[in-house]
Amino acid sequence: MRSSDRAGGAPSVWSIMRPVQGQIRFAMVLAGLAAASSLGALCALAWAVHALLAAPGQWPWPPLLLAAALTVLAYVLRLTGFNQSHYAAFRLETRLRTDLAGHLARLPLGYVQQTGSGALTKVMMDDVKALHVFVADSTPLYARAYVSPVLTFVLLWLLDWRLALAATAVLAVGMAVVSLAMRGGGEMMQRYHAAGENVSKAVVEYVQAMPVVRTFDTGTSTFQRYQRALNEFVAVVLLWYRMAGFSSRMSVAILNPLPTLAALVWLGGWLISRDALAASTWLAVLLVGTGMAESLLPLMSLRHLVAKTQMSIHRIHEVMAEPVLPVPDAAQAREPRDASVCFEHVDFRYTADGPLVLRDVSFEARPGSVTALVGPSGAGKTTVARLIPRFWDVSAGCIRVGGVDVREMLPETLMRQVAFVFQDTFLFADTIAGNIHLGRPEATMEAVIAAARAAQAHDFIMALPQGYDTPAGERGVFLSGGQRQRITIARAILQNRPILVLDEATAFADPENEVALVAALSNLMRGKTVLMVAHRLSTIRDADQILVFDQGRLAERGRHDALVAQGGVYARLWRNFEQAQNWALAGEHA
Ligand SMILES: Nc1ncnc2c1ncn2[C@@H]1O[C@H](COP(=O)(O)OP(=O)(O)OP(=O)(O)O)[C@@H](O)[C@H]1O
Repeated sequence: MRSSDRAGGAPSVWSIMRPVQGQIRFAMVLAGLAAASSLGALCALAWAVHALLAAPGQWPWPPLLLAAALTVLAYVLRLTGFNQSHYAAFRLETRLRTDLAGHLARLPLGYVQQTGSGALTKVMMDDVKALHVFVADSTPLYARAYVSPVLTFVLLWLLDWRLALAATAVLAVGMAVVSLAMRGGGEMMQRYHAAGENVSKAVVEYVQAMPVVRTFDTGTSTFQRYQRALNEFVAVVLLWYRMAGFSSRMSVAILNPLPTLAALVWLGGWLISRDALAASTWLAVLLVGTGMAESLLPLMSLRHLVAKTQMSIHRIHEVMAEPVLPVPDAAQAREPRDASVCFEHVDFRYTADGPLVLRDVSFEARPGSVTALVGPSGAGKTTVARLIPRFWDVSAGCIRVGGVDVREMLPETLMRQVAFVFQDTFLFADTIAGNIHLGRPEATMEAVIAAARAAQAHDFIMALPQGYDTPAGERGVFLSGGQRQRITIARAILQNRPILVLDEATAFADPENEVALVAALSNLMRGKTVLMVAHRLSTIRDADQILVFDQGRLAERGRHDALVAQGGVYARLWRNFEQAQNWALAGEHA
C-alpha cells in the first residue's frame, strides 16, 4: 500500500477505541476489582492465620468464609470483565469494518484499483482482527498489571512499612532490569515486524504467482525471495534475542515470586529474632506480598502487543485518511440532458508530483456515435476511459456527460448514464443469473435470458450443469476469459445505459470467441454513445470518429480513410497493423 503522508498522525491504540470506550473502561474497572478481591481473599486468609494463632483450638470460620466469598467474587468479576471486553471488541470490530466499507465505497475507484484488493482485504480482515484481540484480551490484563502492585504496596505498608519497602525494592530492581531489556526495543520491534511483513509478502507472492513463475523458472526465483525474507527474519530475531536475551531472562528471574519471598523471609526472620515484628504480621506479609513483583510481568508482553496493534492501526488509518471523492449535495446535483461525453482541456496526472499523463485533451462524443480511442502503448487511452466514471478526477479542465461536469453529478446519476465493459472482468460469488442481474435486481428472468442471448452467452450458460443457477465467482464454475466477458456484456445489455465505455474488450479473445464477442458487442452498442479503447484496428474502421493519442496528447482525429490519407501517427499504426495481419496470414499458409 502506498504510504501516505496523510496517515502520518495515526491515532494511538487507546484513541481508536473511543467508540467503545465506556465499555472498555467498565471491563477494566471490573478487572481491577477482581484483582482487589483476590488480594482481599489473601488478607482474609492472613486474618484466619492470625485467629488460629490466637486461639489454636478453634476454626476461624468468619475469615475463612470471607476468603472463599472473595475468591468467588474475584472469579465472577474477572469473568464479567472479560465478557465485557470481548463484547467491546466485537462492537469495535463491527464498527471499524462498517466504517472502512463505507469509506471504501466513497473513495475514488482508482485508489481501490491501485492499492489492490489483496492489501485492502488484509486491512479489513487481519488488521481489524488484531485490534479485536488487543481489546478483548489485553485491556483487562492492563488493569490488573497496574492495580495489583499498587494495592499490594498499600496493604504491605499498612502491615509493616519495612517489609513493604523490601518488597518494593525487589520490584524496583526488576523494573530497572525490564527497562534495560527494553532499551532499543522499539527499534528492534519495528525491524522484527517489518521483517515479518516481508515474509508474509514473499509467501503471498510465492503462492499467488505460482502458476506464472512455475511456467517460466520453476518457481526458483520467487522461492529464493521467500527464503531470503525468512533468513532476514531469523537474523533479526537472533540479534534481538542476543541483545535483550540476558536482561529479559534476568527480569523474568527477578519478577517471579521467589526473590520477593526470599527478601521477605530473610528480613521478617531478622525482625522477629529482634522482637520487632509479630509472627502473624509476618505471615500476612508473606501471603499478600509475594506476588507483588510477578503481577508486573504481563506488562512486558503487553508492550509487544501494543506495538503490533499500533502497526495495524496505522494501516487502518492510512485507508481512512485517504480523501473521498467529492460529491455534490443532492440539492445542487445536476442531471445530464443527453448521452454526450465531452472532454474540455483535460490535463491529468496520477500523483500530485507525477508527470502529466494527459495534456489539454478536448473532444466531444455525440449521442449515439461511436468514438474509438487508439494510439501506441502508454499513450493514455485507458486513462481517458477511466476518467469518465471518475476512477480519478481530472487535474485541470473538465469532463461533461450530457452537458454536466461529472463532479456536479451524484455518483448514482453518473452510474445510471454509463456502462463499462473492462478487460479485467470480475464475477461475484453468486449464480450466473445473479451476476447478470447486478445493477438491475428488479429485471425479470426473461429479460436476463434475452440479455444473455444478445450477448451470445445463452448457449454456453445452458450447457453448464445448473444453467443460470450455476455458481460463478472465484470458487464457482470455470469459465474462459471470453465467456466471462460475454456475461459482463449481458450485464451491460440488461443495464441498458445510454453511454458505453469499452476497454480492450476483445483483446485476448480466441478467433471463435471473438466472433461471438463482436456479435455481442454490436448488440450492446446499438443506439448507444460508445467510447472504445481499441488495439484491433479492424474493429474500428466504421467508427464515427477516431481519436489518436500520442504521449498523452490528442494527436489526430477523424474517420479512418481521412486519417490514413493524412500520413501521420494513425497511418503508421495502420501500416503496422496491416503488416502484422499479413505476417499472420503468411504464417498460417506456410
Ligand atoms: N495507476 C497508474 N499510476 C501511475 N501511472 C499510471 C497508472 N496507470 C497508467 N499510468 C501511466 O499513464 C500513462 C498512460 O497509461 P494508459 O494505460 O492510459 O495508456 P494506454 O494508452 O491505455 O496504454 P496500453 O495501450 O498499453 O494499455 C502511461 O505512461 C502509464 O505508465
